[in-house]
Amino acid sequence: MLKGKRVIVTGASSGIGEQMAYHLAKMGSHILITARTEEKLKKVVAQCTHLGAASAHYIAGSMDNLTFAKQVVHKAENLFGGLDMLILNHIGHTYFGYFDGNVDHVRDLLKINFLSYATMTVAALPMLKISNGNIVVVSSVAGKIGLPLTVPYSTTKFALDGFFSSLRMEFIQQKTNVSITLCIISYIDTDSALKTVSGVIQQPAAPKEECALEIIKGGFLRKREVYYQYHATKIPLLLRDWAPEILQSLLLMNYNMDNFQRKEV
Ligand SMILES: NC(=O)C1=CN([C@@H]2O[C@H](COP(=O)(O)OP(=O)(O)OC[C@H]3O[C@@H](n4cnc5c(N)ncnc54)[C@H](OP(=O)(O)O)[C@@H]3O)[C@@H](O)[C@H]2O)C=CC1
Ligand SMILES: C[C@H](CCC(=O)NCC(=O)O)[C@H]1CC[C@H]2[C@@H]3C(=O)C[C@@H]4C[C@H](O)CC[C@]4(C)[C@H]3CC[C@]12C
Repeated sequence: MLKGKRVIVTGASSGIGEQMAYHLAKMGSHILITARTEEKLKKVVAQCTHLGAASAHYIAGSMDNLTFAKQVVHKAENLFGGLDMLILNHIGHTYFGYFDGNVDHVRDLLKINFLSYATMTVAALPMLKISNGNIVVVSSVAGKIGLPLTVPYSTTKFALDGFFSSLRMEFIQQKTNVSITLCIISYIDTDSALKTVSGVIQQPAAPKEECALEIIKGGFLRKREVYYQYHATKIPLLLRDWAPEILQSLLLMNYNMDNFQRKEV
């Protein structure tokens, strides 16, 4: 479905982003991936080429630098002459633990997890308007429902909902034919998530390969929101506004605090 399409995937050196790059490669897309670790990006690009990407490139850098965020989009413009899909997926390092009062960390994480998303969107919009393209934003259940142990992270994911849901409405009013897909994702079996929460979170982790494909499909089909896995995201969301106390109790039962130790993610 994305043969020949020109796609940027951020946070693609590992986890869900890496799997999205492989799916896109198998579909025959032109891919530009980014993250900080050049060695990992080189390996992902080599694998994408092997899997059949129309072309595969990388640019290494950190999204705490908003100039770099713009450079990624300009690199895609230079390489491909346009852009069809912008997949915003990276997250900066944080901790899985009780809020420690460090508001500076919240601000720094907002820059990586939110402001760089807004910056890349603004830079890519002229190209996406020409291609009637797609913006895909990877969020979390923690970006729709307040969960314990992820205060800074959750803050940044809620900000994405505010920005992109509002922008989507403006696109409709302005007849801007660029879709915005917000992806509400539950617990996925990426190395970083398993290392961080296993033992504490009771529910099983869903497969990253399938998650990655659902995100791409949702973006291509111009869905407003993607829910993966459906039962672990949509049902809590239905309860959120109608039975918040029941939801709260159900969610807290999911946490085994006997095994809890603060971890850096
Ligand atoms: N796994 C899960 O359970 C869930 C994940 N999600 C969402 O899915 C997305 C992917 O998560 P997941 O695959 O688990 O995460 P990973 O930790 O596997 O991947 C994160 C990616 O972001 C990159 N990254 C980290 N810091 C920076 C930075 N400062 N600048 C640029 N890139 C950076 C990493 O590469 P490098 O270190 O080389 O920079 C890596 O490529 C995220 O948006 C997350 O919120 C949502 C719900 C659940
Ligand atoms: C355990 C959370 C989901 C709880 C839930 O709503 N269950 C519904 C049900 O059982 O019906 C996980 C949802 C989101 C996860 C977090 C996340 O968004 C990614 C983080 C990034 C990093 O890779 C480490 C792990 C995360 C903090 C991760 C932890 C588990 C969730 C909170």
